[in-house]
Amino acid sequence: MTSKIKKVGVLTSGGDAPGMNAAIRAVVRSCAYHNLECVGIFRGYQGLIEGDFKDLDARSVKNIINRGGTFLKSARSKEFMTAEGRQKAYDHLKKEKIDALIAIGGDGTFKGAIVFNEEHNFPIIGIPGTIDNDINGTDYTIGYDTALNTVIEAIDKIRDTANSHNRLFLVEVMGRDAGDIALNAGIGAGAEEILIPEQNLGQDRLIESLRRSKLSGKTSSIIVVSEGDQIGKNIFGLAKYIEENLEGYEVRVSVLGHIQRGGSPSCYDRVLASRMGVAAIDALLANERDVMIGIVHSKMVSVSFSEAIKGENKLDMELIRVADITSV
Ligand SMILES: Nc1ncnc2c1ncn2[C@@H]1O[C@H](COP(=O)(O)OP(=O)(O)O)[C@@H](O)[C@H]1O
Ligand SMILES: O=P(O)(O)OC[C@H]1O[C@](O)(COP(=O)(O)O)[C@@H](O)[C@@H]1O
Ligand SMILES: [Mg+2]
Repeated sequence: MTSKIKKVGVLTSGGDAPGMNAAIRAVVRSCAYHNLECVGIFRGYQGLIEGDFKDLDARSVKNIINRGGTFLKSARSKEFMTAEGRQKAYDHLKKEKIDALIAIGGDGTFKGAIVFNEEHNFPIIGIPGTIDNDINGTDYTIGYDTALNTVIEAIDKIRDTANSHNRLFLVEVMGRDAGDIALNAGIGAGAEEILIPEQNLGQDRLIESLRRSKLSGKTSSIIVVSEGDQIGKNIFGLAKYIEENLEGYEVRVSVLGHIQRGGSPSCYDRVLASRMGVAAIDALLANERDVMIGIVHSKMVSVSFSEAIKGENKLDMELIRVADITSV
């Protein structure tokens, strides 16, 4: 099939994620391979509004596959939420003669892409780049695997203190409204309890379970709490509640925060990003529109943006069972 696409813009948007650089690299090199021009857009949709562009060729993306963050920088753009902002973005694309966009980001980025396309009928292909793994239609998002590895490395260290002092640690991990990071890192780090937004167990059941563990001989505990979990008002309130209702444990809180977003991407994320970048340009050249590239059962797939942002709970409930059994 022939395509009218000659010039492609690429941007990274929303929270940065390890592997975004590898995805940009794959997009740029795929453009070079297919003799397409490629333009980097800085600071996501905000750079689109401001016309912050730079031509990229195959050599522009050397030495970045191993680097965290995104060399194109990212942003959460309030202006792009307005029709006026999106009109400015469109005007810059037209002025620069860009025919299509590759948007690397999360659910918000794809929501923005839908609105932009409704208003301006502009071809956009999405690549899921977010540590949260909260996108429908793909088993993995770029950055998630690296974040999981960062979290378990951190919890392994916390375990040393928990064990040496017979303490109970509440460790808060990211994930906005999704429990994927908490559940998988919790199992991987051998957590005693894992609190996720998808399953509110209640404070009393938690205390009961911790009491049982203590009776079974446990002297320290690690509880992984997803930032979106509803059980306590916040993690410090939950710590206070546990101290007041469970005798014999000193409780400490550790909020892992943005260390989860940084660092060199894992091999899995680099390969995933490379595959998705190549698939995105393939999709564009095959005249696919308004889709995100996903991975399902190790195969590349195209998923409509509307499907990708559905926010359906794709958490594997079998994992909750595994967590329960392995923490007995
Ligand atoms: N409903 C929307 N309409 C227009 N733009 C949106 C919308 N939702 C998000 N965006 C744009 O996408 C950007 C990235 O979304 P955000 O939620 O911050 O991160 P992520 O893409 O990682 O989920 C936002 O800063 C905003 O500019
Ligand atoms: O760094 P910020 O802007 O405060 O955002 C924190 C949020 O970003 C994330 O790290 C990534 O979320 P997005 O991929 O949606 O940007 C969330 O886990 C967290 O809730
Ligand atoms: Mg998001």
